[in-house]
Amino acid sequence: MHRSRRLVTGSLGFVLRQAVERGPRARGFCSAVVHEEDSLRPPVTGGNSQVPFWFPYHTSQSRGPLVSPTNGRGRAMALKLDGKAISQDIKRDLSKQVAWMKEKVGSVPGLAMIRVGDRKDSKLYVHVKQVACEEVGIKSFVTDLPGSASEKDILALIEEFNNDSQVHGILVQLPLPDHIRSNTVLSGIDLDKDVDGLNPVNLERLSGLRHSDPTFVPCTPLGCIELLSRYGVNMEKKRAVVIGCSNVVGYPTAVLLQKHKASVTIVEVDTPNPTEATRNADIVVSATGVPHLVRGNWLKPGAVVIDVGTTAVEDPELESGFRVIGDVCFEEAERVAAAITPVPGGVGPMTTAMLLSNTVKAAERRYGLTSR
Ligand SMILES: NC(=O)C1=CN([C@@H]2O[C@H](COP(=O)(O)OP(=O)(O)OC[C@H]3O[C@@H](n4cnc5c(N)ncnc54)[C@H](OP(=O)(O)O)[C@@H]3O)[C@@H](O)[C@H]2O)C=CC1
Ligand SMILES: Nc1nc(=O)c2c([nH]1)NC[C@@H]1CN(c3ccc(C(=O)N[C@@H](CCC(=O)O)C(=O)O)cc3)C=[N+]21
Repeated sequence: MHRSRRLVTGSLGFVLRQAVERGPRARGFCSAVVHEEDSLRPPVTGGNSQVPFWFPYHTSQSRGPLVSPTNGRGRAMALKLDGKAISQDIKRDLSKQVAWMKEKVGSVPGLAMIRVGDRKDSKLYVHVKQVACEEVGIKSFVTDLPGSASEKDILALIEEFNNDSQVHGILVQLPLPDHIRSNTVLSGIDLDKDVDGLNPVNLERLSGLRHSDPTFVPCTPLGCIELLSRYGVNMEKKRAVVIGCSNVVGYPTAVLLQKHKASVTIVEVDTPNPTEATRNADIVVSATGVPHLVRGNWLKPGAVVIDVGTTAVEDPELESGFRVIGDVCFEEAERVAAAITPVPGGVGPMTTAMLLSNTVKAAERRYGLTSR
């Protein structure tokens, strides 16, 4: 993916805005989430998908337009973008969709998750996903491999899931131990089951390096866009800055923002004078894992701030043994921004909701229940 990254960031670190033709919005029906009035209506089958892959699932359920990045002064206190509440709404819709599928084809979506080694945070995140699967009626299959597992071992397990008709989605929890090449492992996932969107072929498709759309878009970037859309944040002609450019989060988020016609700048570790970019941005997405990197004075008054960062720090008071801290200094930022995601309770739950949503979509495709 390094090639595509350079291609996108370009010499000035700008993502060039391409002329993206907007397709018609999904209204009334969407593959991943059933609206109230659609709950028992059979999904549209066959035909060409008219909805581009970068569109959020249910703009008709927007909580907005509540938020608009402004050039003026921010509110006294920023609005908290409540990813947790929105993820609950999405899960409620997904469970209806799953129930409908069960009635129609006698099967429910299945998600296989592979964990290698015994990182505490991975354990927690996989557990969170397992619980969420249960909530909506998705069957989950979790396999723990020892930290000493080889690439071959992991690939063999992936192949088993690729061939398992009960499994519609496969996720390999990252990071993997140092001796494992993530891309080699992720390449083994059947594209039709790549609900995490991290198979390098899907990332290349996302960046436009192949002549087809990705089968799935990575969950965290999708969750960020869904959150912005739900709050009625119009991205078109807005200046967006994405801090951090990993394959998993930063880079695909920049691509999606660009698809939504934002003018995107990527800030990386050695970008000179990052605040020059952030202070002019209407939308700031931070995904670095550097706690409290983004200070209040990095932001333009009225900006919308999406904090993806979740750094685990030990906290013996909590059952899990740690708590998570974001990239943004919330107390400062909330005095400047128009809206901001909290950590926890912002992007994290949206990531999980998008994983469930992609898994339902994978199963729907498998049974011919959707055109998306
Ligand atoms: N809430 C959620 O759902 C999710 C949260 N996360 C969290 O998001 C954060 C990022 O995750 P991920 O992308 O996987 O992490 P990576 O470590 O893979 O990538 C971090 C990126 O940030 C860049 N970076 C590091 N320091 C700085 C800096 N000071 N200024 C600008 N850029 C910097 C890195 O650049 P370089 O490569 O040059 O070092 C790299 O591009 C983590 O805290 C992770 O836990 C991740 C996934 C989901
Ligand atoms: N293949 C793969 N796909 C991923 O999507 C992936 C991954 N590997 N490895 C790790 C990162 C991290 N990640 C998070 C998901 C949910 C929360 C989340 O729900 N956080 C809660 C807090 C959780 C808690 O502390 O209880 C919140 O922010 O509110 C956080 C982080 C997904 N990732």
